[in-house]
Amino acid sequence: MKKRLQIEQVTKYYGAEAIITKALDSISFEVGDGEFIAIMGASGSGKSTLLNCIATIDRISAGNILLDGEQISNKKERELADYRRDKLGFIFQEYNLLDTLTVEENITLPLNLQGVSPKETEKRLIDIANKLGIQEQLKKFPMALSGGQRQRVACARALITNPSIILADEPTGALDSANSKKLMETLLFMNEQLHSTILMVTHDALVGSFAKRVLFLKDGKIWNELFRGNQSQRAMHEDILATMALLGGEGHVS
Ligand SMILES: Nc1ncnc2c1ncn2[C@@H]1O[C@H](COP(=O)(O)OP(=O)(O)OP(=O)(O)O)[C@@H](O)[C@H]1O
Repeated sequence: MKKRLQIEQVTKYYGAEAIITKALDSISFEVGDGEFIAIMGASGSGKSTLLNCIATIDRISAGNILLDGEQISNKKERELADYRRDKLGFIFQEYNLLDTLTVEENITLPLNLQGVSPKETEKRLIDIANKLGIQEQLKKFPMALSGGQRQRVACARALITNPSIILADEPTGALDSANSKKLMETLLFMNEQLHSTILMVTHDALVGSFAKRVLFLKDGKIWNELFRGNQSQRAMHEDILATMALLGGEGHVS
C-alpha cells in the first residue's frame, strides 16, 4: 500500500522550562493510501496536538512528518498555506462554514483560492453534490440547514480539492446520535467508494468503530492499536469499549 502519511518520532513540547508539557512523546506511525483511522485516548493524551501538527497549525519540536513522501515539518509559513490548501481536507466539530456564503460558495471556496476555472469548478461541484446527496441545498445559506446537513456540506468542501488526506477533529461533536451515525456513514462512503484517506480524532467509541484502524494515545504515545479486519462494526465497538476500560483502569482518564 502506498504511504500517504509518515509520522516519525514526533515530539511536541508546549511551554518552557518549569511549565513544559510533552504533548507528543516520540510518536511514530504510518497511514497508507485509502486508510480510515481513528485516533482515540483520554482528554490530554495528545490527540488534537497530533492532528494540529499534521495540519501544520502547530510546529513539532522534534521528528519528521512526511505527506506523500514530502517532508512538511520544515516548510516555511508561505509554503504551508499552499500545503494546507492543496493537500489537506478539514472537517471540524463546528462545521466552520461561512454564514454569509451559500452552500455552493462554501464548497467551491477552496477551488476559487486555487484558481480553478469556473467550468471545472461547476463540474466538480455537481459531482460532489450528487455523491453526497446535497443537490437540493446548494443555493441555501448554512443557517437554513440542520447540523447533519451542514456537516455533509463540510465533507463536500473537504473533498472538492481531492486532498491527499482528510483530517477530521471530533466531526460528530456537535451532532445528536442520529446525525452522528449519518455523518459516519458519509465518511465511510467517502473512504470506501471515493477512496479518501481519513484520519479522525474522536472520543466516542461508536464513532471510532466506523474506522478500519484505531490508535489509542496515552501521555503522547501510542498505547494500543486495534484493526477492524473482517469483524463487524458491532464487534469493533465492543473491542474499543474494552480497550477504553483498560486505558481508564490505569487511572489516566480525566
Ligand atoms: N497551546 C497549548 N499550550 C500549552 N499546553 C498545551 C497546549 N495545547 C495542548 N496542551 C497540553 O498538551 C497535552 C495534550 O493536549 P491535547 O489537546 O492534544 O489533548 P487531547 O487528547 O486532544 O485532549 P481533549 O480530548 O481534551 O481534546 C495536554 O497536557 C494539554 O494540556
